[in-house]
Amino acid sequence: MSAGVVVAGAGQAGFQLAASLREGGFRDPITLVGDEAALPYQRPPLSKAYLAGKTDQEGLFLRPPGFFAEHAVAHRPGLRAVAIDRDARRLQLSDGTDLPYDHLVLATGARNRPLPVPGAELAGVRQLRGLADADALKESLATARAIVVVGAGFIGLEFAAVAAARGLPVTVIEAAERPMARAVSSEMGAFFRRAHAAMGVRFAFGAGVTAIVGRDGRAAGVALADGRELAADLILVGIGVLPNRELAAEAGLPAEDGVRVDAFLATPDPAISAIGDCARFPIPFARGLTPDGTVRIESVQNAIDQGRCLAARLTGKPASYGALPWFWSDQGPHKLQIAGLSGPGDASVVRGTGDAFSVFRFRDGHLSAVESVARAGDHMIARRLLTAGTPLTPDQAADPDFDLKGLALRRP
Ligand SMILES: NC(=O)c1ccc[n+]([C@@H]2O[C@H](COP(=O)([O-])OP(=O)(O)OC[C@H]3O[C@@H](n4cnc5c(N)ncnc54)[C@H](O)[C@@H]3O)[C@@H](O)[C@H]2O)c1
Repeated sequence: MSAGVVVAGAGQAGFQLAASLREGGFRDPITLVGDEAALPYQRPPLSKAYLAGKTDQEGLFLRPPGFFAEHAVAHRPGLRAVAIDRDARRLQLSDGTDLPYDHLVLATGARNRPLPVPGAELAGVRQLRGLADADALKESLATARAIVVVGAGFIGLEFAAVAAARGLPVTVIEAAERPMARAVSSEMGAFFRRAHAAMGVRFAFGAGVTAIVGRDGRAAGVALADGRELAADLILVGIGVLPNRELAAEAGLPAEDGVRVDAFLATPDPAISAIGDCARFPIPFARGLTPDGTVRIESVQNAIDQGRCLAARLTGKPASYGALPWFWSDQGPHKLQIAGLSGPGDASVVRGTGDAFSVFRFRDGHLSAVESVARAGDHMIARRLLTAGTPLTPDQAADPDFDLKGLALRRP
């Protein structure tokens, strides 16, 4: 009997691959190995609706429990993949057993970057990635009196908005000079800085944390490099993630900053592929962004589209991966939508004003990304323009009378 497909990692990407394989008529066994206890679930609500108590655990599940038996997907929760025997095509698991595979999919995701300062292990210091983290954070939030958030990225700002909405004092410490510097323009960063200030959030930019100060075994404050100490009984650290690349690297696969795959999401071992947050892959949208045109993308869209793309290859319909990257973030009353991939050097053109505007980004004269707030129409237009590669000049983007929609709907 065929050993089928074994998926290491039961997050959004791993789950999507399994679901899409069955949709594509794949008949061999599928085993989904995940180190978390819960059924595969959505992560985006963890820092938003789930934390705010607006949805429960069941509301997060990607499919109801019956799905797995019905579609003959063996979900093995609470197990880690610990080593790959590539010669024997077997995946070793944390309970001492192993699984044979015809094809192994690495969908191992990423983990939070730890804050490398004394006191980071104290009670009251939290991170947020999985359901267990969210439950612990929710519990801390219920009794918190003063909050410090380290990192003004997506996690930090989404959490700061939820905490501020409860009337709690929140200060965000950020190493860079502006929020979300990795992901958005300085114009969009400035908008969100003002928006959070209006919600009552305080900021310290260009700031370094030197220690978490403890009292009676619990976090009581944060010491900054400039000598200040901020009192806090809840400290959320959201300083980015590290790809879970070790399983691949220890098996001799290239995996410096993410598991290296080609345009078909294949590693150099034809029996092993990688998808989702852990994968580093080439994509035309990254041209001019990174030296070799490869990226790792930490987003739901990427996890889903890569799961689908690989499932198509494994069911006999190979295609290179080229889905347009897009993202969103809910921060208080504001929804940020991003289409495309921009870098810090990309030029910016603002369209719209006040609380409803988009920033069109250009790299080497070509549209690279569009960031929108309260301009859902711009976002959808941007997706079409970027997907089709329709030329747009910075002057056209800047002209409020220019018919962007007409351009996007025009047939090539
Ligand atoms: N809406 C969304 O798309 C969304 C929401 C939540 C989380 N996520 C994902 O979750 C992951 C984690 O999010 P994140 O917010 O931790 O990462 P991030 O990369 O978005 O932001 C990390 C921030 O921390 C800052 N930083 C790094 N080291 C620091 C230090 N020592 N002191 C102070 N600041 C420091 C960085 O400059 C950056 O602004 C990412 O993959 C993110 O894309 C996405």
